[in-house]
Amino acid sequence: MSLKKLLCIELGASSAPPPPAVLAAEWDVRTVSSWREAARALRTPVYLVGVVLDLPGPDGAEVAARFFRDYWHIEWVGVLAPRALEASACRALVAAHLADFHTRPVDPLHLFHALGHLHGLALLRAPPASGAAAPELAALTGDSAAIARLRAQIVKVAQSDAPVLIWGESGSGKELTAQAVHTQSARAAGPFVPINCGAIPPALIQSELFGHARGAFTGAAKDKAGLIESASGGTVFLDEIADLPKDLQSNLLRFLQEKTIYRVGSTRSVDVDVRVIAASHVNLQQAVEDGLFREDLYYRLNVLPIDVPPLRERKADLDMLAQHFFRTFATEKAPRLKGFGPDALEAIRAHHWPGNVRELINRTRRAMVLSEGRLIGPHDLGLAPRRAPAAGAGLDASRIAAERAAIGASLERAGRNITHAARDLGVSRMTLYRLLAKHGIQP
Ligand SMILES: Nc1ncnc2c1ncn2[C@@H]1O[C@H](COP(=O)(O)OP(=O)(O)OP(=O)(O)O)[C@@H](O)[C@H]1O
Repeated sequence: MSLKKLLCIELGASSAPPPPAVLAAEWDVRTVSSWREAARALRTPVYLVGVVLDLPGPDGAEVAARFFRDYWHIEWVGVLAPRALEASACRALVAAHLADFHTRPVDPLHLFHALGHLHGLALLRAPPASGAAAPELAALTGDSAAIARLRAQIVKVAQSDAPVLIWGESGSGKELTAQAVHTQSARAAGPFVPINCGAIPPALIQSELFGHARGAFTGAAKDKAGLIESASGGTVFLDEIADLPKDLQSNLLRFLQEKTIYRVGSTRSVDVDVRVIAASHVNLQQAVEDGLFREDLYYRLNVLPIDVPPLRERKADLDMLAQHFFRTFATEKAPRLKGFGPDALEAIRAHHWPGNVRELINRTRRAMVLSEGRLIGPHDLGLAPRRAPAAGAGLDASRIAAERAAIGASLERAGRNITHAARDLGVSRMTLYRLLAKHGIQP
């Protein structure tokens, strides 16, 4: 059996004392004597759990807090002198950054179990080893069959220079897909210019896309290249193509056929070497049938179609995506927040995700800011099952029901460990016992 790695920080230690025998049986312990040495050790991503023997006093508290913030993904356990918690600096560090603490004299077996438990939890959260995707495609997080198919399509489509039409629901990753096609293609060194056709006012869209000549209209003081020209040598991504007004659809068709553009107010054609990738969340074929989209343009664009599946059709990716966004926005979170609780992950899997990946990003960021525990719960994500208050229930009754639900959820998250649940709820153990009695909940 390979030993688990444990980093032990003993500030100011002159030599590393041998680890207690009970730890040595399962742990490979490395002892360091300064924050700097600890940071150096943590450059190798082998540690999930660390022990800090005594926390610094008020003078060193800020450096310690910065260290813990930088290495928030490690589960830290403190071993403290009996009266250490009387100092407010020490209390603040423990409350904000430690997963657990033990006061001397430490029961080695107790410490051994606590470290094993935290290591197990950290393993559950450790990012799965990434697959063999090329770095550009790795931006598309996920290992479901659907995302593997999408990556394969991207690689194929990137080898050609023909127009691409991406279909997918809003927020499903169309732009990310277009970007991956660009970075995988021979045009990767050129610009990638995304244009949201629905976001440019109709009066401006022609000059924005095609540019204008000096004097073309009031305020056109000099010649100006349009967005399509600015993508020369690269790729232009026309998002929400269905929103392009019909007269501009004709101009775009001409550009696709002739590879030249005319700036507004100019009769001189300009050759432009740009690959076009268009995307839509509405069914363009339907738009053609409804007379809203030019049929000839549809066929010009739809040479290489790519469908980006909605998130609900690749639920196998949800955990990985959620963990990915948790790491991406880690600087915005409270230091003691370590990840998602099992009930939060369950709620994520149960949700329908009408807003797709963008909705998952928004819910995760919101939860990271709002969560007051060590683990995100379903209510932080706005995914707690909504129970309508009984008819006629007053504010007090609703408040009591909410309190009861929060206690129940915390106990579940903490594996019914009172100390952890109390910390999760931000109350003392005594207060939690009082609340349990009040609500008739068995600890
Ligand atoms: N598989 C993925 N892995 C990581 N991030 C993703 C993935 N899919 C989408 N995203 C992220 O989700 C957000 C929405 O994606 P994107 O903008 O590509 O969607 P879209 O389909 O173009 O949306 P819209 O139709 O609203 O323009 C972006 O921040 C993007 O980086």
